[in-house]
Amino acid sequence: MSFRVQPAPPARPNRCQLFGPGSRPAIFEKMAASAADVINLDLEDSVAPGDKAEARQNIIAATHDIDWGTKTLSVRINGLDTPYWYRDVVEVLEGASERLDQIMIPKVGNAADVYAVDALVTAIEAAKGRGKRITFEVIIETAAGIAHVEEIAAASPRLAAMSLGAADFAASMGMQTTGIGGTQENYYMLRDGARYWSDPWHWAQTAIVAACRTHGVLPVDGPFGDFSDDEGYRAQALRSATLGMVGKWAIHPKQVALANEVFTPSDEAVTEAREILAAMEEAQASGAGAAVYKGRLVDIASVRQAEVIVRQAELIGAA
Ligand SMILES: CC(C)(COP(=O)(O)OP(=O)(O)OC[C@H]1O[C@@H](n2cnc3c(N)ncnc32)[C@H](O)[C@@H]1OP(=O)(O)O)[C@@H](O)C(=O)NCCC(=O)NCCSC(=O)C[C@H](O)C(=O)O
Ligand SMILES: [Mg+2]
Repeated sequence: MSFRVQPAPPARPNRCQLFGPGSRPAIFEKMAASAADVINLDLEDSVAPGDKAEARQNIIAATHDIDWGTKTLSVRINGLDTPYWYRDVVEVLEGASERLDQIMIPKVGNAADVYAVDALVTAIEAAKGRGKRITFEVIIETAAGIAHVEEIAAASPRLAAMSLGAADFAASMGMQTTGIGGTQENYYMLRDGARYWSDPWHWAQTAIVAACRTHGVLPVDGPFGDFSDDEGYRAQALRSATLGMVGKWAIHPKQVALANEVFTPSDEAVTEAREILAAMEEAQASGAGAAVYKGRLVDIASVRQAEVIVRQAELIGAA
């Protein structure tokens, strides 16, 4: 229990984050025309070392030349353990238009990592007279990142979103898998000879959600590598949404519609939420603290649950 009010995360749609390599400018217009809420132009792992310099220039040009509509426009820089990251920040921020919204920092291991990028960004914004304050998005994808997830969530007022990067996370944790998200064949319980698969990403996701909700940051599920497996993607996204995450990455355009479908509350869910709010309003007007809705108990906590769904729907214009 705390007397402090839980801070609200940024009020922006964040159902789908579409990734594309900064070294592949031919797809930028397609990304801009997609239905993703967030665009992540990548300078990190999808860009070969020899292409980093050109990719920075491609991204700078794209902030000037392409109409990104109302999307959040984010650039993923290289990790702080590489020789690339400081030039990513300096060149991109000195050259990009005010259309750039956000910098994504991968492989964050502690609050000091975020502080370091914050210091550099703050200096460049002041030096260049940039009007719009850049927000941050971090990826939790190392053992250190998950061990320090709470201090990372509190590390900077710029922090808007936090994702789980399943591939690097698995590698850092020494997990025996090459899968990126989803069901892992060997992670099952056995009972009476039957296998019941568990979710190896669950605990990291819930740790991220708790840290984010404590500090007013958007919790996001990362990539699902097998883009030919729509049902696998949908199942992973449904689990993430149920746990409190607000969206998921798309590493191929065909995943955008899947993410939007899962992270947009359905008409039925919104109707039910509104009915619960109405039932509770009626109960409270008659002096009762609880009511019965469709045969089940609803009370003041149900009001808070229903408000989450209505707020999500209103934010994306689905209510
Ligand atoms: C995965 C891809 C390399 C596939 O590209 P491609 O071979 O071109 O796919 P298709 O032929 O099926 O493309 C169909 C059409 O869609 C366009 N396209 C392709 N990719 C994109 C995109 N990202 N955005 C928009 N449009 C796209 C093609 O041009 C085709 O168009 P048309 O010819 O007009 O029909 C590619 O999708 C890709 O590069 N994806 C992003 C990869 C990436 O950014 N990876 C980094 C994020 S994941 C990660 O880093 C792991 C994480 O950190 C962790 O640790 O977990
Ligand atoms: Mg990664």
